Amino acid sequence: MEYDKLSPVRVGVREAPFRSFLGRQEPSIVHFSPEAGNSLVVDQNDYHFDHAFRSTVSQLELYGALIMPLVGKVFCGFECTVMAYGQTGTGKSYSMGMTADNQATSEEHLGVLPRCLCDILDRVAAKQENTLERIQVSASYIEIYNEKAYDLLAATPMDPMLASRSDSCTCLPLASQEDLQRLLQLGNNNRHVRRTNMNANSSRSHAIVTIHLRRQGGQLSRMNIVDLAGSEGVRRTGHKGVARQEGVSINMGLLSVNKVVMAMAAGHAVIPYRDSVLTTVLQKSLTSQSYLTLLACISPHACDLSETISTLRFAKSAKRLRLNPQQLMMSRNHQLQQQQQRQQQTLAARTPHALRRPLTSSTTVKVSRPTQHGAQNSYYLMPPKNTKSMPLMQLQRTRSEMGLTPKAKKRAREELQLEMTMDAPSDSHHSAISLVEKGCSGAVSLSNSETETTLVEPLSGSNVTLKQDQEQDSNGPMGPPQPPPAIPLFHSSLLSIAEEPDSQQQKLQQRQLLFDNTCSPIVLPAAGPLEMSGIQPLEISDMPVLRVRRSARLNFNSNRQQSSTEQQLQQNQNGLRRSMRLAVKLESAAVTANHLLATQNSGSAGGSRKRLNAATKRWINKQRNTFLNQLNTADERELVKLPGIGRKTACSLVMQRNRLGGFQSLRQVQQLPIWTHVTWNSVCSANGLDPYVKCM
Ligand SMILES: Nc1ncnc2c1ncn2[C@@H]1O[C@H](COP(=O)(O)OP(=O)(O)OP(=O)(O)O)[C@@H](O)[C@H]1O
Repeated sequence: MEYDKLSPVRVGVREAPFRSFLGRQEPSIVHFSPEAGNSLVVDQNDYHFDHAFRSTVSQLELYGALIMPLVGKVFCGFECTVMAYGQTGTGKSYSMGMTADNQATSEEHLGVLPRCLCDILDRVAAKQENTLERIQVSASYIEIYNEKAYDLLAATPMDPMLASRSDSCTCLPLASQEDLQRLLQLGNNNRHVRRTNMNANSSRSHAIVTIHLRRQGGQLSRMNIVDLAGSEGVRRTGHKGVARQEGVSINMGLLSVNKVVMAMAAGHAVIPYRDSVLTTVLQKSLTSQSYLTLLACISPHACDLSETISTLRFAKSAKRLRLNPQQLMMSRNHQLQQQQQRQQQTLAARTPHALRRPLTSSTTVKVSRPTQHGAQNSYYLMPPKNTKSMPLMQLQRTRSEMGLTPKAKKRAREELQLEMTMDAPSDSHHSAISLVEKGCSGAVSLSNSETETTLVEPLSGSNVTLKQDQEQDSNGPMGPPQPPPAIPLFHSSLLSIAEEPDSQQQKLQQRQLLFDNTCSPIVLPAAGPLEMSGIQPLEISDMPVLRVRRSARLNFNSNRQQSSTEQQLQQNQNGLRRSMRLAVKLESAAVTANHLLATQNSGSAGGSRKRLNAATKRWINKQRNTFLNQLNTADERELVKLPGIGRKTACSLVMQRNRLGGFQSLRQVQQLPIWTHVTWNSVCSANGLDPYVKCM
């Protein structure tokens, strides 16, 4: 049989053997067609089903012909149901293998349930051997008795449960036939069974054993083995009281199953699942999305003719059912595909454009090499080989703006522009060397060891020295600095990521050129141990002009092996705050230096540190006072004429001035909500003020 073309609804009829206790041998009322193995005649009516089994059929033959194909469908993820329907005592429980007694457990009499489990476990083992997929097999056992559902494996099996919650009943793992026998024994002990005139061991309830197959991804498929209680005539069973009520409930349940099947077969829009507890529980099995196999058990006795005809009619109506579980699977797969597509689209929409490009196609992530002392720097994006057409600034901007808000982007662009303008003298390397070669006194030198930036001023007459890596030291103190190996992934002033020492050093060297190399406002303390190399540690107390600020603070690694000289330097620099935007401040200092140069054209630079310092302070204060006066007195038009102040800022300044009754200090001006960090810096720079000097 081709399992792929398996009909979703399959019906088989099984004739029960003569009941010996009736004590008489009579011809069977069921006549099987000798030509076709699937047709039978009862009371001169022909019935055609998928299979018609004589009373002599073995359990194995029945299983192989009717049930085994379903196991394959369970493995494909479908909901499958095998249902035994018929008169009481016709061998429903026997066929389904719901009993756990010795006779039933012998190989020959094994019913559908144990054979099914055996097949399933074999397939699971084979699958797990071939693939890494894990499949959990477990089973639940419930009964519907007197219109109430009971979980037979629960700790309190006598407590009824909600029929709609039958999915959440107790499940026990199954790994072998022994597990199943234990499960059936446990469940049958709690199941309602009674001796009747028709059956010594008659089930008084409908029972459902469900084998659950749970895959690794959470996908669940189930095989339901349903042993319905037998239909019975109240008069024939001779029941009274509770037993009579049981019979009424059983018949009600069977009638509701009948109505559901009829409604489905007739294609009704509304299916009366809620008519009984039994159909409520079986709702998932009796939908168009599951495979259903019905075994109709009939009696050969003439005295049971009406029940036999009733059973055959039910089987016939079940045969008319049109189920389409494949369609459900297709629609499930379609839904899954759509969901995946939606997720991908959402992800793509959320991903910034720059990230959507495949990284390897244009860029390479590289971990920068460790420094001499083992300190690791940040990650860099190596520029792509074919990016010559892309301006450097644009590349930097694209990368640095990823994930920024529009406002932050604008600010970043302003900063970048400012920085790029300052970086303009690209020939800094040669300029720096020429500066060193000149031996300019008073020039600002920068040490760039271990990503630290130190501002030093050589003593008068001493050479300016760039402290380099050991590698560079081998070329002598004035060895050429290496070009930066890569473009920083993020803009240094936006994100706190340390720059590679060489790159940082080069930048600082470029900015150094902005200074007047003959005079500096920076005064250093007495010569320290590094004087010999021209490097001077900077102390905060001796740095009146520059209050260095830096977003990325770099801590020295205490575990590093350092020479005593370096340790001394580290101590002196401890607590020092540095800024990547040093040039902004240095520019201001350069203006100051220019001014002082004009006023101090006589006298040695080295011998007048204190006077120079005081003069610098005086000059700065004068500048600030002048600027503050202008802010306090000028009207809007005049304010616009000041460098760095536009119409909006001027208007805001006037409004704030009126509100406050005048500005008391530049700090008060700085704290106005009209400035961003960048705009305040640019205004200060444009007016020759240092934005970081303590305001008056
Ligand atoms: N094909 C068969 N071969 C051998 N024994 C059978 C067969 N069918 C039924 N029997 C025997 O008949 C008896 C009644 O069968 P079973 O309990 O399965 O009937 P039932 O339809 O489940 O009845 P009820 O609906 O009252 O529970 C059992 O002892 C069973 O072993």
